[in-house]
Amino acid sequence: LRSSKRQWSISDFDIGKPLGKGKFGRVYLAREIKSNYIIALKVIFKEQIEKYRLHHQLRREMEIQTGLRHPNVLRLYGWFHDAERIFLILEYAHGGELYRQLRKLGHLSERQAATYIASLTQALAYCHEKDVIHRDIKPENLLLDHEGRLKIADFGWSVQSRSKRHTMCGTLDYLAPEMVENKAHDYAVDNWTLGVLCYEFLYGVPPFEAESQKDTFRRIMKVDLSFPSTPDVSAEAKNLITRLLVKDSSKRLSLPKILEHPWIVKNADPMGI
Ligand SMILES: Clc1cnc2c(Nc3ccc(N4CCOCC4)cc3)nc(-c3cccnc3)cn12
Repeated sequence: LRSSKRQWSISDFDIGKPLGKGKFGRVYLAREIKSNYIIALKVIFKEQIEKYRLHHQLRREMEIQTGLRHPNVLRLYGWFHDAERIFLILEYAHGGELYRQLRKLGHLSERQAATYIASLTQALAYCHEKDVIHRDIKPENLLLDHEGRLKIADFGWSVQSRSKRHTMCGTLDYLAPEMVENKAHDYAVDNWTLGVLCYEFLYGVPPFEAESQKDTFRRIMKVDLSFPSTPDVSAEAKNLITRLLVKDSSKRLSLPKILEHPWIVKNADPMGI
């Protein structure tokens, strides 16, 4: 699907089944008719964008996403619009949502968790090089390709799938203390989030989960971190998590240091699968 500047329109595509829906619109499986290329078509309603005054954010996010080329970042090939909708032409992730796999398995093996964390770290290092931060990473924004390779699939318009519980929307679970406190955040928020995800991949629940958002807020601010006795997780994995979930953002393990961490070196599959 050459991402040349040609003008796409809805008549270029056969629309298939809906993959998920969210506040701003839906995602459909689709096929570009001339090339038979399978893509995901994200439909965003203009009146929703206007209502939430998100024009500039959507445009910025789309410009960013189009410029990103990395094996672990979902491609945005292009976009087009009609009177009431904006259409994003996205790479189709055949494996679906990582979230669904995590729920199905309960928790991941140390090898699988380390492989996903290494892929995420490489994708984030690439994004940071391109001055893109805070990719709002949470399991619902992580997809898998046909080989099971992780793809960060968010540009702030994450969608909730029909089948998935909506516990995720509006959750604080993945936000770093400086985010939760609404302070200026920098690149290091993503390092914190990697710690949260690593914990959730290994235990099946996020580290600061609580009954209410208020309690989650308190647990994040206190960095109230504890490791359950089951599943049995290696000391190296706990060491990495502990070195990421640090309140002082300047003291969190850097992305390059994560890739050199013994647990990652020992467990991550170099092919990212
Ligand atoms: Cl963007 C984008 C690119 N590819 C996808 C995709 N792909 C995808 C593939 C396979 C299955 N499976 C459904 C169960 O049986 C196995 C296959 C789901 C989604 N899903 C979403 C999405 C978005 C929101 C909610 N839920 C899914 C967004 N996507």
